[in-house]
Amino acid sequence: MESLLNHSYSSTPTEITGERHTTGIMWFTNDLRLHDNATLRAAGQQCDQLVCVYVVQSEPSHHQQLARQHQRIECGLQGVGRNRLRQQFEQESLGSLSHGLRLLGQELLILQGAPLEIIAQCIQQYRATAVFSSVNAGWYENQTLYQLKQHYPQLALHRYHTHTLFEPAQVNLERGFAQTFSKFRRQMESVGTIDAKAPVSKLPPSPIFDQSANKQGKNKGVNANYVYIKSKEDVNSPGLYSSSLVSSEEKFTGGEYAALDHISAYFDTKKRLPSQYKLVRNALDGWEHSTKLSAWLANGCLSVREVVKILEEYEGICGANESTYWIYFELLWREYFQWYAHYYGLYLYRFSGIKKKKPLTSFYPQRFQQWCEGTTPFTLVNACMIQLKTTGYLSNRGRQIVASCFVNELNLDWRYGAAYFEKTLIDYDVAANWGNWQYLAGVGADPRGKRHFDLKKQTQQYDPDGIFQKKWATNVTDNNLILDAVDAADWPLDPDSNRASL
Ligand SMILES: Cc1cc2nc3c(=O)[nH]c(=O)nc-3n(C[C@H](O)[C@H](O)[C@H](O)COP(=O)(O)OP(=O)(O)OC[C@H]3O[C@@H](n4cnc5c(N)ncnc54)[C@H](O)[C@@H]3O)c2cc1C
Repeated sequence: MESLLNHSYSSTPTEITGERHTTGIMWFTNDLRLHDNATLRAAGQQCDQLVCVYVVQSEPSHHQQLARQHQRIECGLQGVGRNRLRQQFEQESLGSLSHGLRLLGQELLILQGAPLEIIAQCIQQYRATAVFSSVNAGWYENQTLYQLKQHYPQLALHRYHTHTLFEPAQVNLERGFAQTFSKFRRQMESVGTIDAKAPVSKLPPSPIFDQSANKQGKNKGVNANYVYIKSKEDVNSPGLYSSSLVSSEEKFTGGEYAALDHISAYFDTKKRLPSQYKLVRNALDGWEHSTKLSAWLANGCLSVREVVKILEEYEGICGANESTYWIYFELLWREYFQWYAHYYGLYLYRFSGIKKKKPLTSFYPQRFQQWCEGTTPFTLVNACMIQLKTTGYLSNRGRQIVASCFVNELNLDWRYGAAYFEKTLIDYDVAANWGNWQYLAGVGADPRGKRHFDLKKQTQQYDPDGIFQKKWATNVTDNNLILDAVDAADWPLDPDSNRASL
């Protein structure tokens, strides 16, 4: 395990200094909020002028590009790096952030392109001497910052842990990382969490927009493919779910405002949903059966420290029980995978995982396509995959079921499943996604090795009356589809000709 230590936590340094800068850049990434945002607070305190920037990724992620190059997949991974629902959530989140910043006299520059080029361009154009950015567990995100530092050795990089409950000193990765979640949980339960901080209420002005020019639409934006969202109201979003299967209240609207609205609704002391969480959290469907906080947490519209603060306030009024504890327990799972990603670095994405043990799975384009489209021989899996495609969300139970089917029944290379989730989940989080997939595929942190969910038992337990399956997979019934289409001589057939023959 020694060699793994070389990457990992050293890739995410936190620099906290009190130095002043004439112009700094606040590069928003996974921290699209004003509340409990240590990075934005420091940027505001240390700069005379501040350029607030967000870079929209227009290209497929590195993982998806690789997956396509290697296997020439023309099915589930086609199109841009994130699907329409993810893009919409991101856009709503940016509209909300933009609105919040405007109230403080700031402006958000939203630029599209390669992050390294865009941030480098901003540094040059505004003669910035510092970049403020929250720590991200993703390998490529960190590489961008290191490359910037190489290009501009004088540049001050200020990074803060805004995505986690704990600080590096509390987790102390220098001493190693807990091999199992249980060990990590026991270790961290005795450590106090950091208090969530109040929203930023004051920021220095932006050098980009002077108010009069702004009114006439003459802003001096950087010379890049320029996307500017004016305010929350300007984002004309019809709501995330287009499906008639989902009621209008049950939707993930991006942004800090929506996140705070949702959390106060879930922790409403009259409804008492958190007090029943553990009893219902495994349900396959149902808006109120789990917290539904993941999309806001993943995009940083909501601080996990704020969630714990609200949870503790709720317990203070309604009393703590096993269910309220279990919400914290699940947040510790999230925490575990965040530090796991910091610690293991590139091994998060490797086929043989952190166990360095290659699974006996491979890649079968037709099976992969069937899984993505929800046309496998397994109705429960199909229902889950159609729900995912339609809404951008899948329950934790559903994710475990489809991931287990992916590696066990379909014998597919887990990384393609993770890449498809990356494209499709509106709550996509690099650490939670790749860490959970490794766990399910038997190359991650599961001390028991690979998990295999018995699909029949899962159906009996979680959808005995078939309500979930009828709702999401109406036209498909068990065993009316075959896995691999072959001709009489056992040659693989084109998936489309297979479907036509059904
Ligand atoms: C194969 C697979 C891939 C996944 N990919 C993601 C992902 O990209 N992003 C993501 O946020 N979660 C991921 N999860 C974890 C989990 O399924 C979701 O966090 C959860 O379903 C979100 O719904 P919720 O907010 O109602 O969760 P709740 O049950 O209400 O849990 C509360 C919070 O705890 C955290 N959490 C719960 N379970 C886990 C877990 N197993 N791992 C990490 N954090 C957890 C989430 O932040 C969640 O919002 C994945 C799980 C699996 C099995």
